[in-house]
Amino acid sequence: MSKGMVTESSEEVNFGETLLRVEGLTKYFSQGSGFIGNLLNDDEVKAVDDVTFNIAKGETLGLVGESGCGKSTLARTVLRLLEPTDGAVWFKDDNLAEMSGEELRTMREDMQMIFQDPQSSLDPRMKVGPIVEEPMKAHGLYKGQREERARMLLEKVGLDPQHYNRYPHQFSGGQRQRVNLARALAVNPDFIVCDEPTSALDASIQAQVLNTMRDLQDEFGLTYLFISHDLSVIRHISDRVAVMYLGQLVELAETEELFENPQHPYTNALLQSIPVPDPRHGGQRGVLEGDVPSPIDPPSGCRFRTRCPRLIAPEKYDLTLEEWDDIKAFMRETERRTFELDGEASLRQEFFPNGTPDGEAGSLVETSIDDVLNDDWDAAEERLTESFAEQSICAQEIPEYEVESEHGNDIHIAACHLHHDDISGSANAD
Ligand SMILES: Nc1ncnc2c1ncn2[C@@H]1O[C@H](COP(=O)(O)OP(=O)(O)OP(=O)(O)O)[C@@H](O)[C@H]1O
Repeated sequence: MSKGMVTESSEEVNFGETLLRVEGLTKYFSQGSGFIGNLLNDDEVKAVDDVTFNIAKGETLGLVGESGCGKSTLARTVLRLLEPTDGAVWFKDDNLAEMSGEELRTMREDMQMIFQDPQSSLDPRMKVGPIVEEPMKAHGLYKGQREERARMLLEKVGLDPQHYNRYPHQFSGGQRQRVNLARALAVNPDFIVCDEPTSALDASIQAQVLNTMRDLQDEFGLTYLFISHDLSVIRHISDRVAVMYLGQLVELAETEELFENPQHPYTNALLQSIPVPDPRHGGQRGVLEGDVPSPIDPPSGCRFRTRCPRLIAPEKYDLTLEEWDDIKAFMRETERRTFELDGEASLRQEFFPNGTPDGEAGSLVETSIDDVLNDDWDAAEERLTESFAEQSICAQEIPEYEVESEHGNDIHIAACHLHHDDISGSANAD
């Protein structure tokens, strides 16, 4: 690829062709409690676990998820700023996971990253012109043309090229992020990972910076992986969206499809928890109940199952949906100790107003009620979890399904067993 021109805009971009393919990417952090701990691998943080997706040339893939779900680790591992534990990252035709030294350095020209905090990523002692020129120097590019190119880029990102000699502190937060954009563009990359680039900015400034990023994308033929915990930002900027939970992708679809036709209970919960400007219009909060489990020991099967309102009933008990809802509520609240015990009658009235189920499921519930009444919450929790939660398909198989899209033509993937053929037609699917 030619890097010779100062004012080059996009090269011929073949939109739709895959630029980046991430296959089974995995990153575990060792907590390192000595030799035995490492040997047993029993305290590794499973920050990213078996993640697969593509990004097409010229596309923006949004990556969204709660804090701590592994977004930044995924981004850094994609760029090989972190060593992957397993998996492959194909950029163009090369597997980054197998590259090293000079080969990797050259490849990095084409892959840049922008971070959340525009302040800390700019050296306060350097003027912004030289800051933008730094990557050109580091990669030995644009010799003799660097200042001209830096001024051109400052202008492209919406700054005054005359400000080449100013220091970062002389700019506002939004302007500093524009300097970062100019620096990321310095070596004419094809791919930019944007890690919460506008999260530290006021809403109005955020929108302006996002619009500039979109304009730059068109002009320079850029491909973005755009990370944010903010769904409205993700919706604004992305062509497709990947939703991440506890180290894994749970849903991936075109933006409109994901927002209008979400197919994973976690995505639904995220969408429902978006604060709405007018509280009279609802905007349920607290739909995401319970804590995120530890990434050291994530739940088997679907990782969201311990918080999922749609946890699927174990097949073996043949429960009605109402019976399963009662058991689920009792199991969850026993586990979280979220109800006050006020005698047997009130417990039954609260959780089983229509009585407990017949058969094996019923006797398991009855014994667990006795345990709670005898103040042995641990025994009740253990029995309910082992007999019900762990027997669900959600605990036993890792889900991955392609579902029908209602909007657009692209593939819609939802990692939820509600899309299993045997379940989608049953009471569980209602
Ligand atoms: N160097 C590290 N060593 C050990 N654990 C780590 C390390 N870096 C991240 N983690 C853990 O990996 C998990 C994923 O963290 P990560 O920062 O990737 O999440 P995130 O979704 O980007 O969160 P945020 O939005 O808050 O930045 C977390 O449990 C975090 O504590």
